[in-house]
Parts: sequence; structure tokens; C-alpha cells
Amino acid sequence: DDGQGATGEAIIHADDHPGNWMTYGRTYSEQRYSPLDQINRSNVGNLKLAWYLDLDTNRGQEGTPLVVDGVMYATTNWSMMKAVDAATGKLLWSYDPRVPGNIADKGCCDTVNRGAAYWNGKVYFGTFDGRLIALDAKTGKLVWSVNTIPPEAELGKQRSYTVDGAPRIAKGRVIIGNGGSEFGARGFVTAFDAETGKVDWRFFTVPNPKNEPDHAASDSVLMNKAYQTWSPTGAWTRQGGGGTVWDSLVYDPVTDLVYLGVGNGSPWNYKYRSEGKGDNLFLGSIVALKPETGEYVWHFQETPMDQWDFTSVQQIMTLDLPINGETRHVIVHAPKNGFFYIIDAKTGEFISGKNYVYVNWASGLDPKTGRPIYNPDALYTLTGKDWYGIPGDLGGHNFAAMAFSPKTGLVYIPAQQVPFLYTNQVGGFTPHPDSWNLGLDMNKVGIPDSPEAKQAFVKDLKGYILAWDPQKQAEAWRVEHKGPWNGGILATGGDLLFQGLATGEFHAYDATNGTDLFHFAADSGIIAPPVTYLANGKQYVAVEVGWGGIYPFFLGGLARTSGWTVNHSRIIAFSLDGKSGPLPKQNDQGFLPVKPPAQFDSKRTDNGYFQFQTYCAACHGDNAEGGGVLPDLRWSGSIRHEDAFYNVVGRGALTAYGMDRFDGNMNPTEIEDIRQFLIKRANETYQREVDARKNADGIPEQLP
Ligand SMILES: O=C(O)c1cc(C(=O)O)c2c(n1)C(=O)C(=O)c1cc(C(=O)O)[nH]c1-2
Ligand SMILES: [Ca+2]
Repeated sequence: DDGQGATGEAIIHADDHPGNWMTYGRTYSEQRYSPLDQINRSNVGNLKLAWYLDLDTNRGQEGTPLVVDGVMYATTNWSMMKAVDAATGKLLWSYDPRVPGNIADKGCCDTVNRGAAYWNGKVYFGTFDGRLIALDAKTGKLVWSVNTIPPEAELGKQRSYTVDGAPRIAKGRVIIGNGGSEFGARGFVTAFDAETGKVDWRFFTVPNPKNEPDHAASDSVLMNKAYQTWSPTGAWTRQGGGGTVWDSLVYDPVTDLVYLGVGNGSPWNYKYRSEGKGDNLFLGSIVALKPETGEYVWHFQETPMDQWDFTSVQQIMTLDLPINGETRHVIVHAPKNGFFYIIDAKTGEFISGKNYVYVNWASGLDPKTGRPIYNPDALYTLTGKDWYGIPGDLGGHNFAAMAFSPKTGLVYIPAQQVPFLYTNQVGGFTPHPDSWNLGLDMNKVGIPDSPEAKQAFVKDLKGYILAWDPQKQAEAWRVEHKGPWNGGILATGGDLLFQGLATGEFHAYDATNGTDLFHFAADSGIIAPPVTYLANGKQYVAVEVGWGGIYPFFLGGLARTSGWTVNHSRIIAFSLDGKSGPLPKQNDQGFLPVKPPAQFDSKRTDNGYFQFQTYCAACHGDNAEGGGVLPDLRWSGSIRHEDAFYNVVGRGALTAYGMDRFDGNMNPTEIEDIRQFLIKRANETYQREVDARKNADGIPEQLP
């Protein structure tokens, strides 16, 4: 017995059951390539909507649905799970773990969920409040539920832990990480017994602040190798250091290793975090572990001295690649930092690396070690000067999955360019509870604040499919999109690529050259990756629809340049003989501008701006311009009266909807300052927004 069990064997031999999609990336290699070819280049133009299912939450939908024997298991925003007849879209059962609404602001990036795992008749998924849940796949009944956040561990003062990534299963162990490094967190992953939910092992990705054992699988490597790469007295010892494994963690049956994609530093500011000293292992690294014990095997650090939110959590894909005449089993990786890495999957040896997007923080990688050759100006925490970085904190590629086609030999990356202005927090590091704690100046938070600089910033925004040749380490071709933050990519045996876009369109492209072969108006922005499967022998392509995630939250009004949609979240599925026609017409106006109160106290608006940028901007948009997912506060009824506003912001009248109370963070005067600032912003922008509604795309001509 190799410990795989029937489900493990079925995933390893996924191509023997091409009608299923049994694990997050379809196979353990996470190539997101399906051999199905009923739908192909010659007939995809006839693709039609087969069914759709409206979701009960209109926020970002990032899930990869699983399909096992004709049943689809989809997770949605707010960590809910739906089982659906994959042929008809009929809801079979749904499960709501009732995540408390006030948890939303404990995570940086929308209450998203990226998917489930399937094993031995059970489905597993994480919840935003930190649980891992196992359900009976047939009935949706709870089998077990555990808190993944160990109450006894050294986790950093803020203890901001959220789970939104998809669990993976290796040899009967369900493995899950978490997010939180923007607030204050110490990253770790835990392996649970799939049958019982009992903890099997745990691995911390950054050292214990006192260099003491955690009684975890990571103890010896952290104490012998990692601790020496941090300053003993930096802010990390209080904040947690970061390194959250919030997206990719993969089991590779070829090497029999589990790979962790490790996230950014906490706080971001390297000078504050580690006194500007050391590489800070295992931030920005891939770490390989043994699946049975969690024992460390190797690591490769892509971003030493992280200070840019350059996570290495992006999708870890394995493939067999001819290199210098020899086929090697490698990891290919396109992390946020903008370099495409090829790493030996067994040993972690760096084989090659090349920037896959424009980068200005490093001139290249050392050809022997793979270590970045830094642009000294990019080390802004050491220079003390602002840095306009490309990629910025959202990366050249984020959570949206890439795909590989063995037929073309190309990797298809949902690539993007989103700059970020890094500005040091002055006067030392001051953390706040329930707020981003980056060690950066929150008055700026990444977007330049002069109109000219903002216009330049908007011109710098890009989104495209990058077809990348990993053998040549070079671009083959690209398909330009309207802007950044488009969905993940699926490649198929029909020589097709499928991708949903921020514009609300769903497309099929020719995998050999990018020719656009099919598009469908899905009405709402798409950020999730499509899947394909068979039901009753017929091929379907399905995707979750729903605009959200960090981009529209954080960029706010500027995110509209990717496409302006109103969020009607759904699952949509296509087939060649689909009969569901176009989607029903719904409100496509969104949050309409409402004439604001004329008066505000201009002595209070500067402090209101500071409080807003510290506590509100990350969800309600930079400088109070909403990104279309959550209420645009400029037009909110609650800004019309001091008490009404305090009831929501101070006392938590809307906690059930995800709006936490902030009376523990701000006093009533500070909260009222925010209201004054919002009224000011509403007056400044009202006419511009009214006029914009008359434009075809609804976007103001002069955005900032
Ligand atoms: O450092 C972290 O712990 C952490 C967590 C998450 C998350 O859990 O979603 C994101 C990020 N960082 C992040 O840097 C990021 O760009 C991001 C985008 C998204 C998203 O779902 O839209 N999540 C996250
Ligand atoms: Ca992060």
C-alpha cells in the first residue's frame, strides 16, 4: 500500500477519468489542462449557455468547482458550499458554515473562497474564520469541523487569521494554510487526518520569535537555518513575521513531496520588520516537505528581504520539460515578483529564471543561484525614499490560475501590470488593531495622490494572457485585455483556452495563437478559473462569476478601468447544445450617485482622510471611490446623519453583512471625521460620477 487510497489513485490517474475534476488544479501537477476535446476550435463558436445558478452572495467568486461523477462541488464567497447537478445546474444541497460577518476585516482581500478538496466520499473546505470542514459528499451533512488556528501557538499580536485557499489532500492528509500577513500573522500549514480531523503535523514558515521549539515539524529547520536570517529584535517578533501560505500548496506524487508557496513579510517594511537585516527565511519561498511528517526537505527563496508583498504563494505547477536534451521533472512558477522560475522538483535546484512581465525592482537573477539582482532604489525601506514599483503588491500574476497545454508546450499566465507606490511610515512602526499594518504611510497606500501621477498610473495598468514558452523562457504571444484582474485560465485537448474577464465576458481562444473564437456576456466581472467535465458523456465548461477580490476593493474607482460591471454572482455552464439563452436582464446601474449633503467641516476632513485610509480604504476603495463590489460610501444614506453613521461604523449595525464595528479602533470624534471627509469627497466627485453614467462604459473621462 502506497498510502494513496482509491481517491489518491483516481487523482494520480486523472486522465483515465477525464470527465471528473477531482482536485483544485484537476491533477496533482496543477496544469489545469483537460484532455477533453468534444468542444474544440472548429465548433466552439457554437457554444451555448447550458445552465446557470444564482448565488446568494454578490461578492468576489474565486472558486474552482470540483466535479466528481456528475456532481459539482462549488465553494463561494463567505465560505459556503453548494453541490449541484453538473448536467442541469439543479442545487442538490448547500452548506453555510455561518461565518460571523465581523470577520471580514480580519482578511485583506474580500471574504473569498478558492475551492474544495474531495477524498473518499467527503468534501473539505476552509472557512474565513479559520475552520476546516468535512462534509458527506452525498448528503452535505457535517462529518467534522476543526479550528485550524492553534490557540496555544506564538502567532503574533494581531492574530489575524483567515482561510480562503483550497485545501489539498496528500495520502489521506488534508493540508491547509491561511492568510493574514497584511495585519500581523505568523504563517503555518497544518495536516489533518482526512477521516477524523485530528492534527497530524504542523509546519511554521517563519521562526518562533524567541527561537524556541513550537513542538511542530518545523522546529529544527527554523532554529538551525531560518532564525539566523532575521534580526532578533525586529518588529516581526511582535507582529508574527508573515509567510502565510494562503493559496498554493501542492502534493507531487512523482517526488512524493508537498510544496508550500510562502507569502510576504509582516510587516511589509523590512527595515522595521527585521531592522533591514537578513534574507528572512522562508518568506517568498517554495518549501518542500515530506507528506507523512511535515519534515523539511528543501527550499528555494525567490524574494529574499521581501518588502513589496511579493508572495510566492502563486500556483505551483509541475511538468516534465526537455532541458538541454534531457527531460526533467520541474516546478514552473510565476510568483508576484515577475520572474518565471524553473526549479528541479526533487531537489529544489534552480534551473533558470526570466522575467515574464516588465520588472523594475531587479535587473535579473543570478544565473547560478537564482537570487535577484536588486535595483538599489527598490530597497525603499533602506533608502528611506518612495519607490514606484512594477510589479507592485498585486504582482505580475496573482491567485488567478495559469494553465499548461502539453500539445502546444506553452504556459498561459493571466498576467498583469499594477504599479504600487511604496512609502515608508514615518516615525517608526505603529500597528493598529484590525487594520493593515504594513509599516507604510497609509495616507498614500500605493497610489500616487496627484492627478497627473494618477493618470500615469492608470496608463500603466495592464492585463493580458501571456503565452509563455518555458523551454525558451520567452513570450510566444499575448492577448491584451481591457485591464488587470481577469480570471484564471483553462487549457483543453480541443486546443482551446477558456478565460473569464473583468469586463464580464467569458471567452474561448485558440491555444496555438490566441485567436478569439467565442465570447459570452456574463454581465459581471469574472476572476475565477473555468473547469471542464463530462456529464452523461457530454462536455461542459463552467465558471463562477462575481467581481471582487483585492483589486476592486483596494483600487476602488480606478479598478473600473478593467471593465464596469454590477456584481450578480453565479455559476454558469456551457455546452454545444445549451438551451438557456442569454442571462436575464438585471440592474446594471450599480451604486448610483446621490446628491450629498452640501455642508461639511473642512477642519475635520484631513484627519477623516487619514482614518479612512487606515481602516476603510482597503475594502471601500482608495480615497473613498468604491470599486463596485461593496457600498460606495459617498452615496450611502448613513453619511447623512452623525448618529446613523456612528451606528454603522462605531456600533456595528451592519456586522451581519460583513461590516465590523470600529469603536475599539477609533473614538466617536475620529469616526465623525470620516463622515465629514466622505461628504467632502461626495461633493468633489458627484457631478463627475453623474456625467460618467452617460458614457457608454460608465467610466468617468478623467478618473482621479
Ligand atoms: O499575506 C497574506 O496573508 C495574504 C492573504 C491573501 C488572502 O488570504 O486572500 C491575499 C494576499 N496576501 C495578497 O497579497 C494578495 O494580493 C491577495 C489577493 C487576494 C484575492 O483573493 O483577491 N488575496 C490575497
Ligand atoms: Ca499579502
